[in-house]
Amino acid sequence: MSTAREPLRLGTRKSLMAMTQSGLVADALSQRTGHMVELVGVTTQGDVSKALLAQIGGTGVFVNALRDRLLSGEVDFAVHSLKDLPTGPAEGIALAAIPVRDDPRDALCGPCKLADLPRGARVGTGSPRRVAQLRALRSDIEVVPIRGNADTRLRKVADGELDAVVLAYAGLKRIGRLADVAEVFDPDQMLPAPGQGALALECRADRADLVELLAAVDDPASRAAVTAERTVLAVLEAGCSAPVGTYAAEVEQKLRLTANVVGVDGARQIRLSASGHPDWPDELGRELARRLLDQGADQLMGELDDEPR
Ligand SMILES: NCc1[nH]cc(CCC(=O)O)c1CC(=O)O
Repeated sequence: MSTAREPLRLGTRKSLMAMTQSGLVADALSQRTGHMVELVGVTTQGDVSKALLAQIGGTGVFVNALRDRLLSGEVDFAVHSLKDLPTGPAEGIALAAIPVRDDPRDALCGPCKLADLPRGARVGTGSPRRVAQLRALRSDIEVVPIRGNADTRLRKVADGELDAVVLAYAGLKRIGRLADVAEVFDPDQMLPAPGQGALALECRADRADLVELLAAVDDPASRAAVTAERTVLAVLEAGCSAPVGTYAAEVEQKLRLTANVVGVDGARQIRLSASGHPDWPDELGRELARRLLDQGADQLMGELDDEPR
């Protein structure tokens, strides 16, 4: 048990983005609870091997090492990018808090807006969701698969290897690279990944003291929005690399959810919206996912399986 004198140990990945977002959570938690928080850097599989990340599809590779440290008691809680958390429950782990969500939108980093890039411009992204939506916006551009952290991706633009890259606005903000942003995509143009821009605090489910303490930084409105989004993803049984975009937010006391599934060529997409009570985000997510499936979402996603990843 931690006492007020003993700092809480926060497990985090060691990248600049992860350390920055963990530092923000640590500060907010200290301010609200009076507890000191100490950051403990953890190397995850996803940080060690990029080849592995491609091979095993990415789901959970950034998350499992942190969960192992929670279960062994080496750290008290962990901070993840919610987007990187698999949708299924994890044995013995509690999702103790979802803090106020940052800007969920995607951003284009390059010399100009997407519409002003030259014909056949090379735009980098590794996400099938972004690939499909980019092709829907500009069928002439060449989408180039890339991996690596945000800095590495931005360097490819600086080096002239690519004309532009698409990254999450929230991540760019956390690493101090907003000056590189040429355009922020409105959700009408590009729906973000489920949970994008939000963070997740996890601890051991049997640590009721921690579950209660961490709730100090939970934001119910953000939690409702990302729960609706992640339920769509879960029902469509799509991993983090699936071409599923979502965006939920409270509008006039209702939770409004929009989701799309886009074929890999960008030519066909199914896009639907629904509103529901903010207290029942799972129901809203399930309903919208069912409607997407009724309209052929599984067939659109299935076609992706024949594509090289
Ligand atoms: N998969 C990597 C990842 N996980 C979370 C973010 C961005 C920050 C966020 O969504 O909270 C990123 C990078 C990106 O997509 O540009």
